[in-house]
Amino acid sequence: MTDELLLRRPRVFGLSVWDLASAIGARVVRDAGEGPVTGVSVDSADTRAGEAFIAIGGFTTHGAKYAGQAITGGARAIITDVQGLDLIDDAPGVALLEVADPRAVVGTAARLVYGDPARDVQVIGVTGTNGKTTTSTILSQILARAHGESGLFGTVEVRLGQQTSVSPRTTLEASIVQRLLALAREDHVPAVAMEVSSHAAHLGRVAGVRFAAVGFINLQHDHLDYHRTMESYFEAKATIFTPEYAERAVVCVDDEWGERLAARCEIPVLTVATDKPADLVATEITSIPAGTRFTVIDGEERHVIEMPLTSQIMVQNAMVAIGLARTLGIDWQDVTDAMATVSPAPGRMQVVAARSERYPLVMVDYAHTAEAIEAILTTLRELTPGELTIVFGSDGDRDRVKRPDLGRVAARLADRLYVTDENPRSEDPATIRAEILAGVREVRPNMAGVIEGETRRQALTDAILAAGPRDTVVVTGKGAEPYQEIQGVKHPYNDVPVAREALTQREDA
Ligand SMILES: CC(=O)N[C@H]1[C@@H](OP(=O)(O)OP(=O)(O)OC[C@H]2O[C@@H](n3ccc(=O)[nH]c3=O)[C@H](O)[C@@H]2O)O[C@H](CO)[C@@H](O)[C@@H]1O[C@H](C)C(=O)N[C@@H](C)C(=O)N[C@H](CCC(=O)O)C(=O)O
Ligand SMILES: Nc1ncnc2c1ncn2[C@@H]1O[C@H](COP(=O)(O)OP(=O)(O)OP(=O)(O)O)[C@@H](O)[C@H]1O
Repeated sequence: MTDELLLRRPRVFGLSVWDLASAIGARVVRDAGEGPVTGVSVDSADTRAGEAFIAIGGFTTHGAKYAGQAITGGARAIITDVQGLDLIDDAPGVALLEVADPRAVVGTAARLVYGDPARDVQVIGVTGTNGKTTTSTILSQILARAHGESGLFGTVEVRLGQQTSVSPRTTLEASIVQRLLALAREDHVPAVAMEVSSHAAHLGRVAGVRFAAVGFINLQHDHLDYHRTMESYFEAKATIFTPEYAERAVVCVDDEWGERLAARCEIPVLTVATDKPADLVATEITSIPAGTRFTVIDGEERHVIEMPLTSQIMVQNAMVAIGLARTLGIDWQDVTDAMATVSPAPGRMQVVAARSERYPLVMVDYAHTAEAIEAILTTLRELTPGELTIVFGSDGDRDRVKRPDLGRVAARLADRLYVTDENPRSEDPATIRAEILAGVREVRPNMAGVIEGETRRQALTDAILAAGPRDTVVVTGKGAEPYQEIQGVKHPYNDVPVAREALTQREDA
């Protein structure tokens, strides 16, 4: 995968500086240069000839400080606030526009400059604390089955048809979302499944998108460093379940937050659930050798789904994806056919070694909340005749309140615990481990079967070497991430090859 798709530009007519200014309520401080604005960027390094650079006053810096780089790149216009204008010394040949809140106009500006691409491309948004990547990955495969082609904008990848790029984050900036949708239109990709993080909803990264449908999976304890309370976290997610953003909604009512959302939604809602009343209900959930089988009750109809994904939690994700497909009019045959061969999202309940006479079951997973760890350990317990081992840590510079919770839940549900590092970032890794271990100790004061592993590679290797064929080893928290971030440096690292190397060492032993 390269980042070619993220760098590609669509062919558009663009908009005159004056039309753009009038559409976003900007004051034209100075017009200069010629020709229309043919693109929008919020990143000085990614601003090309003819494009408008929107200089945002952000959490760490002001984009206007980097206006020079955008001008060198060929910017046609700079759009910023009063503070930004003060930071720009000289901008020869570039139009200057002033707005009160630059971040708030990015979505609208990009939508207009790129010719409102969501009018021609069906965009389906997926939100929830856990399961966005899995659900949107499943949905994009159902969409491809129904329409021939589909797109996916998510944490792991950005894909349009067969072209893919590594994704820099869960939800891209509004300007890139609109640009990619314009590329989807150009490439005749009819529908795109897109993850919408709460940060994105709050920071306007989906402003300007008109969703054909939006799906809600769940709300669990996470990201309180940013949102502060569960209520405001919920409200951020609820933003897109409104007539302003979406035509219709699919809401999983397995948790109380889903019930609340469904009850207050002002757009048509289809509810989905696991073994409780809803418009679509998943029932008779069974593990089968090839994955999971369940039945969906749709009024008088029953549809048996078999999917090559392991675990009950995947059923919740599958149900939201199926609900979205159905609400968009995709028929049951396409749904069941697509589900039968659906590929998992990388690093989400990914089986690295199936259980055999020689090997334990080894899985790589991306659980990084207490609820997600609880869900996977509960599922894996059912699949484990021997002992259950978890190798885990918690990210630095992110929600630290959850760390003891992770320790408590792992101590309650796993037999052996290797507490190690994820992405310590600027924090001291030993402090993060100590915060997790404090939770572990509350549940298991004697700390039996608890090992503190100073490097993730060694902890995972030790766990796999120590496990017998009846045991299960799951390593959580990094999923498909190709790096480990320590003190600002991203070191190449991925759990899957490390687990495979350890399995080879078992062979050799
Ligand atoms: C809270 C948040 O999301 N912040 C993001 C945001 O910061 P910001 O808007 O305040 O920007 P800033 O860094 O102060 O810079 C101000 C402006 O100057 C621009 N700039 C800056 C430097 C430069 O050389 N040139 C330039 O143009 C920036 O592009 C920006 O527009 O824009 C920055 C530039 O794009 C991001 O790096 C930064 O992501 C931070 C680091 C981040 O980690 N965000 C996470 C929390 C996030 O968004 N996560 C969710 C997923 C959550 C989940 O797991 O569900 C996501 O959607 O990915
Ligand atoms: N429906 C679910 N309920 C609880 N846990 C889940 C669910 N789906 C997935 N998980 C757990 O959460 C992890 C992350 O899943 P996934 O990447 O699909 O979610 P996400 O919402 O995209 O996460 P993030 O926004 O942090 O990238 C999985 O590896 C799994 O452990």
